[in-house]
Amino acid sequence: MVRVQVPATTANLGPGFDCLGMALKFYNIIEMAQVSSGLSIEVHGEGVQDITRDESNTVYRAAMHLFKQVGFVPAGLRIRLLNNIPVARGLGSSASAIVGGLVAANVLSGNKVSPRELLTMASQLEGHPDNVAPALLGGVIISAIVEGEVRYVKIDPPPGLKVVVVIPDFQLSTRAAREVLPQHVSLGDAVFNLGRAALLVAALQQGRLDLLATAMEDRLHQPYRASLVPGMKKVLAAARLAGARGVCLSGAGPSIIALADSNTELIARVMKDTFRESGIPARALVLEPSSIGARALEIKSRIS
Ligand SMILES: Nc1ncnc2c1ncn2[C@@H]1O[C@H](COP(=O)(O)OP(=O)(O)O)[C@@H](O)[C@H]1O
Ligand SMILES: N[C@@H](CCOP(=O)(O)O)C(=O)O
Repeated sequence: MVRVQVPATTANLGPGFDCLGMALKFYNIIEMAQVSSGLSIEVHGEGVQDITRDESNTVYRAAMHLFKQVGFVPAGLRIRLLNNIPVARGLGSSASAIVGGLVAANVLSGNKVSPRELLTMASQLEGHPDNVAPALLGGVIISAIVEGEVRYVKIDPPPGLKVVVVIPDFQLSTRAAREVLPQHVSLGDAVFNLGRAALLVAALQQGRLDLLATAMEDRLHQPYRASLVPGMKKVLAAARLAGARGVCLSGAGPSIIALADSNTELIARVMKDTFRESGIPARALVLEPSSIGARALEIKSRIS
């Protein structure tokens, strides 16, 4: 049996659409064992109502993808999912399922796939690398697809940086939140995001928290997604006023994050209250970046 711990992730960080993401100290656990026959999937915690327990399950599909690549045919599989990451809230639940499934399957089939190949496989299954890279490797990851492979650099966010995450009480699938995006953007908007994404990476590397307010601005996806997240603009503004260093939509939304080094409880309360004023109940978590990505623990025993 193998037990894999995978962190939640917050992608884009504002301007880094599909290329920036950060791992958070907030985890899902995926347990997988080879059994004599059949498939059984147990789901605990988040997603009990939503996550399928048959061959369409994302963890199972990722695992079978890897098994096929290495020519391993499991007799049967038992999967147990212990979920903390809320589903379809912009905190990388699908990335955690894909990475967890791949890493667990790799251990069960003799670790034939390198971390680099795992990353490319995960990115292909997810469709973009920004969540799966920090889910697998931890830290803040800058990634790009180059000739079908993921190239990346990992940086550690500044010490003491906190991530206030406010999670509205409704789901927004990444697919739906991508459908509202335009296929073409203006040169002006592209240049706006390029400058900010570059500033953001430098600011995180050099601990320049004073730059985050500007460096986390975006014109490529957030303006289009605002209509899907009632209160989004007000929550972003309220978090800034309460002392956040930088604010943005988390992934495709609907969660919103604020990066801060103080006043985190106040920022969380103000963001939640502002969502509530727009008719959206929300909960808040104050998290830290995780420098560690997916971790596997193999437990050698027979399961009947
Ligand atoms: N723990 C999990 N186990 C299996 N599948 C999961 C899990 N969490 C999420 N998923 C799958 O991912 C989908 C949500 O993905 P997505 O819309 O990208 O949202 P998110 O922003 O949370 O990644 C779910 O509908 C489900 O199919
Ligand atoms: N770059 C993607 C990130 C999606 O992240 P998720 O956590 O919402 O799955 C996007 O913005 O669509």
